[in-house]
Amino acid sequence: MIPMEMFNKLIETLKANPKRIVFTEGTDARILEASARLLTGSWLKPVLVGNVDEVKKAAAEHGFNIDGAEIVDPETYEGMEAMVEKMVELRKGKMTADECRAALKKGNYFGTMLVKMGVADCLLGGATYSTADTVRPALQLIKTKPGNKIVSSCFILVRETSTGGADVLAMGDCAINIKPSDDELVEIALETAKCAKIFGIDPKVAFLSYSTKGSGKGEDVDKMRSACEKAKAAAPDLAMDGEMQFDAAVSPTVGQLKFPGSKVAGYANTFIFPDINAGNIGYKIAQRLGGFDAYGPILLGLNAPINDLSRGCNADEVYSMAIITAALS
Ligand SMILES: CC(C)(COP(=O)(O)OP(=O)(O)OC[C@H]1O[C@@H](n2cnc3c(N)ncnc32)[C@H](O)[C@@H]1OP(=O)(O)O)[C@@H](O)C(=O)NCCC(=O)NCCS
Ligand SMILES: CC(=O)OP(=O)(O)O
Repeated sequence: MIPMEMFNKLIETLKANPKRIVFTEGTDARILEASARLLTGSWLKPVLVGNVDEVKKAAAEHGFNIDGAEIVDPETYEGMEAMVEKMVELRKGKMTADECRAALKKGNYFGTMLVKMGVADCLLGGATYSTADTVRPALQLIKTKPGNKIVSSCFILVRETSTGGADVLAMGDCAINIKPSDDELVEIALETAKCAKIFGIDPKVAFLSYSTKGSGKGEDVDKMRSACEKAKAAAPDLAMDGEMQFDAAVSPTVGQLKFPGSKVAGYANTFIFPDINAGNIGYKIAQRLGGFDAYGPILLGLNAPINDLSRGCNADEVYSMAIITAALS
């Protein structure tokens, strides 16, 4: 669990400024359970995408009370023609009106346009849609924030310690950019560090590799070293080092042996992976074998608060990610 104190702060933010969140998979049991929990408060209103009867039937079957949730069905949505028109404009000749109308029948495109058109404040999807299908509408219609070149992502990993505290780590990019360049890794590192700070981490950023300080050779080693150098030049106040192996990043003894003098080696809490293979496998190992709860992928650099879930998520993660998504908007 995210430390209660941190979580309560996010909820207080929402109490001061209530929001509406779109769930693109309105009939999913985990979405309905999280929605029922949210509806016990009045600071984050679920907007469930789906056929009204089917959503209500699914909620009743699972025993979740979703009274007070809004249910919107793309098939009967009154504002559909205005939405099609806006989407055609946004796609700038890349999709016809018929293609937009067909896409908008699906929860992922429809939900994204509800946010774009200001009907809702934020969106959470991906309980059944793959990451690619959740994120593609946002990349096409929402685009990057001014100043960002790419959308990337990070996970926040939380594990309770034996003394009742919490180990909180950040990992990027485990979900979006398949083979980032060194320049893209700089953006991923700086955005991941920024997100880490929001979750109370004082970031010590390790650029991960199979090599520490030139112990191994290869283009991916060069890429991580170059990314680290460029990131240090772009943000000299941020503690960053690399390239380094994972043991050098987290074990003070190995860190001193392999990377003497580094302030990051041995104490890293923010991990930048060379590509999505390493990142996606890495975060799932921490989650499934390391006892960490994983919150994310939190999208970074996107011009609206839209987030993805892992299809392996549970209702508690949906609830937490909904609050994170809305509070950071
Ligand atoms: C994110 C992803 C779906 C984009 O792939 P895609 O849809 O084939 O991308 P395309 O190259 O066709 O680009 C689609 C649009 O998104 C934009 N885009 C693609 N990647 C982007 C990025 N990282 N940041 C910002 N914009 C991006 C493109 O510019 C393009 O915009 P346009 O249509 O207005 O020109 C793809 O990179 C992917 O599959 N990533 C891995 C997802 C995954 O499987 N994760 C593992 C589980 S979490
Ligand atoms: C983030 C992620 O790995 O998503 P999924 O498990 O849905 O592929």
